[in-house]
Order: sequence, then structure tokens, then C-alpha cells
Amino acid sequence: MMKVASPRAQDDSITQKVFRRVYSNFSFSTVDDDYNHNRRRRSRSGDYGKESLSKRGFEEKEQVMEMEQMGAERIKTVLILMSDTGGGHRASAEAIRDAFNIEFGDDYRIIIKDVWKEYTGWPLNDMERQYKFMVKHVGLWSVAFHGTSPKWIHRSYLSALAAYYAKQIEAGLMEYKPDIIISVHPLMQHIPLWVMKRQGLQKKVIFVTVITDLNTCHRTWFHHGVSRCYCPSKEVAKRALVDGLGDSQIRVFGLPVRPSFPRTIIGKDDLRKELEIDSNLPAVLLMGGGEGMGPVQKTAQALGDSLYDSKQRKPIGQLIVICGRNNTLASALASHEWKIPIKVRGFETQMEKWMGACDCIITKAGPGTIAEALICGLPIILNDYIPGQEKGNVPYVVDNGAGIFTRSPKETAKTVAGWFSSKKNELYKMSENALKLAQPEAVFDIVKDIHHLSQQQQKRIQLYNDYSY
Ligand SMILES: CCCCCCCC/C=C\CCCCCCCC(=O)OC[C@H](CO[C@@H]1O[C@H](CO)[C@H](O)[C@H](O)[C@H]1O)OC(=O)CCCCCCC/C=C\CCCCCCCC
Ligand SMILES: O=c1ccn([C@@H]2O[C@H](COP(=O)(O)OP(=O)(O)O)[C@@H](O)[C@H]2O)c(=O)[nH]1
Repeated sequence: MMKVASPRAQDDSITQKVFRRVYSNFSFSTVDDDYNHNRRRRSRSGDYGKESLSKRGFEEKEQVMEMEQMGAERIKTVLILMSDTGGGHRASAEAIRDAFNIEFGDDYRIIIKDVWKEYTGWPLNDMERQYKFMVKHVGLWSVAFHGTSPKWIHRSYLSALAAYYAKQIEAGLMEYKPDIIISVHPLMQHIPLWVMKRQGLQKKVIFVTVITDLNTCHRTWFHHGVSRCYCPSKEVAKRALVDGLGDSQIRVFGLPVRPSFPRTIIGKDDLRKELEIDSNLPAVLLMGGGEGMGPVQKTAQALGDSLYDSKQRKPIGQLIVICGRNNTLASALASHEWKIPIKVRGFETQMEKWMGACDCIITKAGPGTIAEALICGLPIILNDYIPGQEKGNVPYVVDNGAGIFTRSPKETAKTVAGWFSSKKNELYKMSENALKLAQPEAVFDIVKDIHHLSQQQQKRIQLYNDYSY
């Protein structure tokens, strides 16, 4: 139990004091704060002085209880910073949220936010649109990605943006009063950490980065001011070390994937029934990230030919295409005449079921899709990658024997037809390798480590308060 020994203790409630210690420089203006402010005013105007000693004793007990709540029991707020530049950052943010809920129930309140979009102005609030434009013109993206790699370039630009939008971002962070901030985006380290430093919050609020790229990630991911930098692979951890992060900051658990992937235990037959997929024909899943990018249409057409045995006049396989948010692609495919069974879907929220029902996957080299496919034991054909952050995902898959890379829709279609007929062993071997490479527990390891950090910090705060009051 905490000891409260300061004579100043009568002035303010302990809750306020601890809160002020944790958020000493924040000037909150919330309903809670109005409540605390009114209580403080009552206290200062001497209301408490008129009360009987026994009442005061009761108040003290109440204060100690409040103190205990502020310590071990208080619900912690976790703010996850992300942006919908691609579908992977949101998927990882949701994975972390779900794992917190599974592991720690109501002990943590999880908020997923794009604070740039909600609180700042151009160009920060428009990243999704600009990113989409740039990745459509890959040359432009390549120049932007590699051109901004030197620290002095991205640091000075991000510092300028931080200074310009400091107040707004501060307001954004303050609205949620986070105990822990988790960034799952390469551009969300510098600005919040800069704001936190300005507010003297660096030691009080835990800030961690969860990298969502498997290999050739951008250097903006590596910020020295973080408590932890969770790297999904040894390759990324090496880059973090080279960039100057310390061993104590780096942890390698894997890329966080939504717990529904490792935890779905419905068999393939049942999944196929539920999704109304033919239960006898092997199935290939074709997709291109959250935005339906890459040569999806041409590949689908080539598969329409290669998975049809014209001699026997019957299909040897079936095709599932998930177009994500690419509605143009979905309508183009839906209006096509097919000789094989096909399902064309838009944005799906239960990807674990579609992957669980299929036998292999064709995708651009998105890290989220790759990590999920590995957990489902799906051999992977990578048919495209975004220059820069996705380039290294190709050797990650191919060198580990979990898939192949080809940009040719015809070669892709021929490979799948082989896997579904004479080369079943190859498919099986790759499936085994995929499972070996998978890290289904990564997201749980990450949240447990964050919980551990939070407990350590709590102990420090309690110790500090023991001696202060
Ligand atoms: C000296 C020559 C400079 C030339 C170029 C200047 C142009 C500046 C314009 C834009 C800046 C580009 C930022 C590059 C940093 C990129 C970091 C990075 O890895 O970004 C990746 C994310 C997308 O996430 C990835 O998605 C993948 C799939 O799609 C996959 O899922 C992967 O796992 C994900 O990591 O990209 C972004 O979010 C970039 C959005 C850019 C929008 C541009 C808006 C500009 C607003 C703020 C920019 C701050 C830039 C800091 C550095 C700028 C320095 C000049
Ligand atoms: O209809 C869809 C399409 C994609 N995704 C998810 O979106 C993420 C895509 O991330 P990835 O890193 O592969 O590529 P990005 O979209 O970021 O380019 C993965 O988690 C997919 O499972 C989804 O949930 N529904």
C-alpha cells in the first residue's frame, strides 16, 4: 500500500497529483478535468477544512484507494498510430488490439487512430491519396523512397512538419491521454516523439514502434527515442542495429497478424461449405493487398485458361479473387465469361477464412498478406512488389522455399496448373516451408512485452510517489 506523507496532500486529490505527475505538462480540457478542477477549487476554498476528522479519515482512505487504482488497477489507454497507406498498417493495428483484448481483457483501452488525418493539415492529412498516386507511378515512389532515406533529409522535413503542426498533434494526443503509444507506421515516430519531448512526457508515456515491413524497410522506422522497436525479422533487426538502435530496444518476434489467423480452427472442408466453394477442386487465391494492386486481371484471365483441361472439358482447379477496395477490378472480373469456377469478392473482413479454404496464393509482395499466408501454410507466388519497402520481401519468401517470384501472368498460371496436377509434391513441400517460416505467436509476444514494459514503468511511478508524498 502507498504511503502519503506530504503535508501538501490535503490540497489536491492524490488522483490529481499522480495524474499531474504523469501528464504534468498537458493542459487537458476534458469533462474529467472539469470534475477534478471543481474538486480542487472546493478543496482550496476550505470546504474540506470544515469537515469532521472522521470524514477526513474517510477521505484519506478514499485517496489511498484512488492511489491504488492509479497504480496497479487503473485501465491503461493504448493509442495505436496508423494510416491507411495500403491495408497492412490497419491490419497490424487491429491484430495488436485483438491480442491485447485476448490477453488482458479490460485492463487496456485500445484506440486505433490516424491522428494526422484527424488533427493536421496538408500534406500530413492526405497521405493515403498521395501514396496511392505515387505507387501507381512506381518511378516516382522509388525516387521518394530512396531520396528520403538519408536521416538529415527525412529528419529535417519531419521536424519542420512537427513544428508547424505541433499544437494540433498535441491536441490529438491529449484527447486520448495515452499511457502507451504504439506506432505501426514508418512516418509516425518523429513527430509524436518530438511533441512528447517538448511536453516532457518521454519518460512517462511508453512509445514503441512495431515495424510492418519484413526486410527492406525505410529508415524512418528507426527512431532512437523509442522504448522498443519490434522487428518482424532478423534482417530488419540488423538494419535497426546499423541505424544505431540499442540491443535493449530491439525485439524480434515476427510481424503482428490478426489472432483470428492462428486461432481459426475450422477445417478446410467446413470453410469451403461456409464460403460456398467447390469442395473437390483445388483452389488458388489471387489478390493484391488492400487496394487490389498488381497484375490481378491479367493473371486471373491466364488462370482461367491454364486451370481448364480442354481435352477432358473440365476444370482442374478453381479461382478466388479478392479485389480489396479496387471496385473497378471487381466489376471487370465479374463481367468476364469464365470456364472454371470463380468467386470475385471485394474487400473481405475475414481473410483467414478465404486463405484457410485455399491451397495456394498469388499476391504482390505485401508483408501483411505474406505473413498471413505463411500462417495458413499457403505456398506463395509473388507477382509484383512496390519498390523500396516491398523489394526485400521477395527473397524473404523465395530463399526460404515458401514460394516463387514471377511477374509473368502466363508463367504464374502455368505454375499453378502444375501444382494442381503433376507437381503436387512441390506444392506440399512449399506449404511445409511456409509453416516453418510462419510466426503465429508474434502478436501475442509483442503485447506481452508491452505489458511488461508498462508494469515496469508503473513500479517506477509507484516508487516515485512513495517518496514524494
Ligand atoms: C532528395 C530527393 C527527395 C525526393 C522526394 C521528395 C518527395 C517527398 C514526398 C513524399 C515523401 C515520401 C516519404 C517516403 C518515406 C516512406 C516511408 C515508407 O516506407 O513508407 C511506406 C508507407 C506505406 O506503407 C507501406 O505500404 C506497403 C503497401 O502498400 C506495405 O504494406 C508496407 O508494409 C508499408 O510500410 O508509405 C507512406 O505512408 C508514405 C506516404 C507518403 C505520402 C506523402 C505525403 C507527404 C506527407 C508527409 C511526408 C513526410 C515525409 C518525410 C520525408 C520527406 C523528405 C523530403
Ligand atoms: O479484402 C481484403 C484485402 C486485404 N486485406 C488485408 O489487407 C492487408 C494487406 O496488407 P499488405 O501488407 O499485404 O499490403 P498493402 O495493402 O499494405 O499494400 C492484409 O492484412 C490483408 O489480409 C483484407 O483484410 N481484406
